[in-house]
Amino acid sequence: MSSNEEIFARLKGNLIVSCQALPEEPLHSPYIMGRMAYAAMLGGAKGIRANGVADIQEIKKTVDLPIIGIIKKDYEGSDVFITPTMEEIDHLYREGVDIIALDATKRIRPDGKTISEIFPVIRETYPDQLFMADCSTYEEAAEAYRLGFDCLGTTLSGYTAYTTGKELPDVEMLGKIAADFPIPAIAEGGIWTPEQLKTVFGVGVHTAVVGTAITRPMEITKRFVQAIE
Ligand SMILES: CC(=O)N[C@H](C=O)[C@@H](O)[C@H](O)[C@H](O)COP(=O)(O)O
Repeated sequence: MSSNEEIFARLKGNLIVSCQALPEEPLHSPYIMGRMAYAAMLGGAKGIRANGVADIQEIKKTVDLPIIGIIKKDYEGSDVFITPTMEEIDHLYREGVDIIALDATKRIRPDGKTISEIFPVIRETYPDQLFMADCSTYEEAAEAYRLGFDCLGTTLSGYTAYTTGKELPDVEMLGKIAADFPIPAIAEGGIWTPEQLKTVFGVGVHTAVVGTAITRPMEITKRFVQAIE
């Protein structure tokens, strides 16, 4: 097995926990994300998704699990914010992460290009790196497969202007991408309960990412408070 195959073998049928806190969030701190990831590992997670080189470096100190790395960055004039340009990909590659995830929606990127224009350049620059396509629709996943991404995620379903209001997790999209493409389908976005996690595995996904429901206590608190308001 090549080491890339090994990474997907380790993730198969298992849970990935996303440990992220943006600067405006209360838990923003590499130390805290390192502890979150360590707790997730002790709890049985088999992969971590993390944002930014500082968090990833801290997580690597105590956690020996495959890492999906992203860099979230806002640029004026584009809605694309998950690993939007080559600059963020270069940083993640230099740091060394098992899988680099990036926005693979049809939206125009900060450099004025589409994913279909830039992915061939990314692939040529980093032929052996695994890339995850963060998609919002089935059509985007189909295009990402054609472009040569290594795995397909539903991360941005519900988060693009043309998918807002979609019920999450997007089980329908997951079932279709798991059935139609011979590369791993990754459920990500809006999984709040163990039952929902079982449902997405039931439609054939390779692995699933849970973030907020495990690692964003402010959002978890809000759900409890809303229940009694
Ligand atoms: C849309 C967007 O920015 N998603 C981000 C992608 O990395 C994260 O903020 C999410 O927490 C992650 O996708 C996991 O999803 P959920 O937190 O719903 O389990």
